Amino acid sequence: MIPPGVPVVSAAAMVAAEQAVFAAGASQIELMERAGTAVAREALRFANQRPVLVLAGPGNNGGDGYVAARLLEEAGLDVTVATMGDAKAGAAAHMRSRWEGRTVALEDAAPRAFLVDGLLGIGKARPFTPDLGDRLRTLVEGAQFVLSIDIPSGFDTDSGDDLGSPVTADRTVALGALKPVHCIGDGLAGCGAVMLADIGIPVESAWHSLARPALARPSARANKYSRGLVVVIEGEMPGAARLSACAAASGAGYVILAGDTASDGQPHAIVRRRVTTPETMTELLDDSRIGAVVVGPGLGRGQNARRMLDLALSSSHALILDGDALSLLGTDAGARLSDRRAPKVLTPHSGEFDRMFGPGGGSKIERTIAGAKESGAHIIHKGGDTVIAAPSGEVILGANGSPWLSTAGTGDVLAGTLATQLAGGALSHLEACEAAVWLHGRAAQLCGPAFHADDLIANLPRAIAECL
Ligand SMILES: NC(=O)C1=CN([C@@H]2O[C@H](COP(=O)(O)OP(=O)(O)OC[C@H]3O[C@@H](n4cnc5c(N)ncnc54)[C@H](O)[C@@H]3O)[C@@H](O)[C@H]2O)[C@@H](O)CC1
Ligand SMILES: Nc1ncnc2c1ncn2[C@@H]1O[C@H](COP(=O)(O)OP(=O)(O)O)[C@@H](O)[C@H]1O
Ligand SMILES: [K+]
Repeated sequence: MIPPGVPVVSAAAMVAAEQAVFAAGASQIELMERAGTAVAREALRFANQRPVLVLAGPGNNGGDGYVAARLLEEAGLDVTVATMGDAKAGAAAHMRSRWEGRTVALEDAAPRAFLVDGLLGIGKARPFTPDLGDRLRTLVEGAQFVLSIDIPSGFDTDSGDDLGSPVTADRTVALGALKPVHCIGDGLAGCGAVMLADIGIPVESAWHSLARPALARPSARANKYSRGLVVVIEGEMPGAARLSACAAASGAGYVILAGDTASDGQPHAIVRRRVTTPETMTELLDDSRIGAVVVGPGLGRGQNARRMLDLALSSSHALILDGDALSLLGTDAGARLSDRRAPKVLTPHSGEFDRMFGPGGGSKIERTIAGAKESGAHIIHKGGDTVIAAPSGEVILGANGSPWLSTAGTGDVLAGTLATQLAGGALSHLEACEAAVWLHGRAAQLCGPAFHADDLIANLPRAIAECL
């Protein structure tokens, strides 16, 4: 759980934003006092008079920890500080000198019920030595509540990778701005619930956390075409395309399901078109009213699937490429798509993404941006830590869904949901991607536990209602 619609910055960008504030005359000590105050305020909400152990590392994260320890003791709590290394010079050393309470070395610390983790922040973290790691594990396991300062110690800020840290926070106070670790990778589980503390550092970023979209009601003059005509191409596994079509029918004015098996079935509102040959496909796509075409869910990977994909790619319609379409494109995706001028959105899970753009090359955010630039497509790189990237480098981070989404067919539902938002024409491509991911995640929350993809579709109208 992360705050919606706020900037997300890399460690380097956060340091640069801090430097700009210092250059404008702010004092490092004052900033650290504000950071520690925000942490103490959050700790007081949850500590409930329990004994507190503050872990204070050698850098500024530890400095924030010393401030929080002082303020918590002043508030009447029983506080011990466990130190790791000597505080470096500057504000952190100053804050350490102002702490006069009980202090022990981390190696000698005993568990206490409320743990404040100020060991390591966004400075370059190294893995803990085995001895420190073991001690830390004992302290974390012995605590009833763990509150991390800025980020969980021992995680990489930019990739979200856990560097072997035993810290799993219940709650993390992000200082000044969200960082990638709050949104992607192991950080998603390691941070617990994230709250953002404004400590007076202005940040701007092309990266933001996912927010609820503002959707418009149909106008009084709306008709089925003005609300968006969506075409979904059926293939070897027709259930997948039907899921996409049914999802699209929540909101689109007109949905056509085109394929071989297409004659009847529920819901009757979806128009079936028999499309089995290149000629019938060409005829179908020769309709300027089409707002978006979904190709890939259950398409298959044989000759016919390849032909249908080629025809869709050579059309001038906005395309949503999912599932088998992504596998068929494979390593040619970048080259083939960058030549296509009409809009395209790719919705890969991590296996499909790796097949197209390779498995290496930085964090999930950096890799998704690189894929978007290479292909000229918007990309929704799915998973619990969904990353949406535009070719411009703009990024939306974080899914609001639930791990119960990890069931077959939910991706097909996302593709159909996205088609509706694109075909409606009211949103930019990035906004349409964000709206689709939000609606899909919200529908999952409304489903609760143990649902299947059809249940998700049934909850889309309720999710949409929250955005009007
Ligand atoms: N610059 C500022 O004034 C502000 C910074 N803030 C805090 O400062 C933090 C960043 O501070 P720093 O840049 O000092 O970075 P850290 O506090 O992350 O500390 C990095 C230091 O820890 C050492 N270290 C890394 N891994 C280690 C390991 N496994 N064992 C032992 N030592 C290890 C490094 O060598 C380095 O000296 C932020 O996360 C935030 O908590 C806040 O106080 C807001 C204001
Ligand atoms: N652990 C998880 N937490 C949250 N969302 C998840 C998780 N696992 C998968 N999802 C979401 O579920 C959907 C699964 O899509 P996909 O893998 O394409 O499935 P399928 O092809 O069977 O429809 C995606 O929207 C993805 O982001
Ligand atoms: K920390």
